[in-house]
Amino acid sequence: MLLSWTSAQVRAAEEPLLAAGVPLMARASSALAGAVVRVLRERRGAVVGGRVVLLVGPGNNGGDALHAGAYLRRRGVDVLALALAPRVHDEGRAALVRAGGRIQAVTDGAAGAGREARAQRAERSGATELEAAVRAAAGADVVVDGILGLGARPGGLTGTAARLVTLLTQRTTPSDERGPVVVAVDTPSGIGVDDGGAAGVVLPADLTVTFGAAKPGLLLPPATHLAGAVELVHLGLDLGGAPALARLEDADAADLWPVPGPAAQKYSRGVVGVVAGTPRYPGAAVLATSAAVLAGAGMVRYVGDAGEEVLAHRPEVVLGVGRVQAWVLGPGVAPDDDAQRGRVASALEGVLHRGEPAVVDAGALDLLPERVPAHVVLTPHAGELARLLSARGHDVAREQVEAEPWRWARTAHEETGATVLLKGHVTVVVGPRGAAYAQADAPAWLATAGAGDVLAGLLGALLAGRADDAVEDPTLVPALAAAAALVHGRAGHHANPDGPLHAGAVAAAIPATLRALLARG
Ligand SMILES: NC(=O)C1=CN([C@@H]2O[C@H](COP(=O)(O)OP(=O)(O)OC[C@H]3O[C@@H](n4cnc5c(N)ncnc54)[C@H](O)[C@@H]3O)[C@@H](O)[C@H]2O)[C@@H](O)CC1
Ligand SMILES: [K+]
Repeated sequence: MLLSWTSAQVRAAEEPLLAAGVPLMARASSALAGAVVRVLRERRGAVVGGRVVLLVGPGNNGGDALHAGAYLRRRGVDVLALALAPRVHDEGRAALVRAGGRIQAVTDGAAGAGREARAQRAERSGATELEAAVRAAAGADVVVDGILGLGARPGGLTGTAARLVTLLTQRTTPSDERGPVVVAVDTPSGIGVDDGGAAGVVLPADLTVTFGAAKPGLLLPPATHLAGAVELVHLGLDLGGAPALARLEDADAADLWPVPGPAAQKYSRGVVGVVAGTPRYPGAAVLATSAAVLAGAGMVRYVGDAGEEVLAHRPEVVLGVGRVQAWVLGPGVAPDDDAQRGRVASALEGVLHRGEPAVVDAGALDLLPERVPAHVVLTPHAGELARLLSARGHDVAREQVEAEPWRWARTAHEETGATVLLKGHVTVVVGPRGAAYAQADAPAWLATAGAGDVLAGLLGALLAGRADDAVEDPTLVPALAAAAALVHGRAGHHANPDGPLHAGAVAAAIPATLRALLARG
């Protein structure tokens, strides 16, 4: 499991070590230099003679970059530090200069722009300086982004740094093999370290070398897409207390998945009740029931008018109401389908009285009671979450949910009591007692019609299989939801690696995906 801690938690954990004189910056910067050495070897087959440009900001993040630069210089690397702030880390600067590295202050003159001839001259020479800096960075083998780290204020980069990064990103495209490899120090500079925001311009990294612990912003969209691969350098911090946000890995999902013992029978393995689809739109009913069957439910009941179509695809399904361990409510249920909405509403009433876990998706979201227990899992996409919150008095649009998924998923959890699984390229799950997950398992091809119905069915099977545990320990529910998102994403990869997907193929890939996962786990 990949765990992340907020900047405040990391700083608090660093404090006692710094007070005891532990050389954290030396540890961080030598590990950073080691990562750059590996990149240089991969890229050019040799370290000596490699060209590295450091982008250096005003704080300790820049200090890390400068110290790493000194180490690289001693290994025969050509190191140029571009100081993007009036003052940079003194010791780091001195170390780099001692090692023979070059350091160059960059201004773009824009701040001094005025009517006076002197100011205009300054502006011209600043612009030339900035141009030269961008050329040097674009021509390097590796650019080390040490502008800002934990200390970044909200709002992103400003001033010279913002202008340099803008010009550099225009000059280099990520797919250009000849362009520099970008290594971010601790975090890509200017991201929302704790919330994953990317308010201003950010230099997209190929690799982020992060210190002490991963930060939530490295796991959350939109910033996660700018972090590249994340390498964690352990600094020996004691991070007691709960992590802010986690990401499950295969072994975690395998641990959470219910595996039948020799005494298992279909009822003990979990019965899933599915209220989904209509005769006019039977697809969602077929996909949700199929996914539940293929994910290993003991039995699947279908409730609704699309029974014939469901049976034609899935003869294993049983039609009609009966005792279930978990519900899947809402896929393909249209707003004008009174009959199906009535069945969703009565299932939800049962959920409140008897307490089975439930997945509340799509057409069932607007039927959600005021408050529900955490073993009810909402599975909206950003637009649906915005609608649900707007109906409860929050003025929020889809774009805002996409920009701050964790914040709005948390709000929805606080408003409803439900566990909230917010679908997206990165799926964010929020549950009780601060439990939160960000899963980035899905290929972009998985954004296809019906994929959500498959996820709902899959999660329904998982909740049915672990219904008693889920009711007893509500903090387990977000972990189960995250595990379902992981399996769903992996099934997308299995169904057609790197190619187009259709939801039926994703459902069909679930058994093999689970087999592989359980064999490894
Ligand atoms: N605290 C520690 O013991 C360690 C810190 N380390 C490094 O130190 C970093 C944190 O250092 P700092 O606390 O100095 O923070 P930063 O290096 O992120 O920079 C903070 C400085 O940037 C300025 N600033 C913030 N936002 C700005 C913006 N949008 N535009 C312009 N200037 C802005 C602030 O006024 C402050 O001077 C970590 O990310 C990590 O790289 C590592 O060396 C490991 C040990
Ligand atoms: K950085």
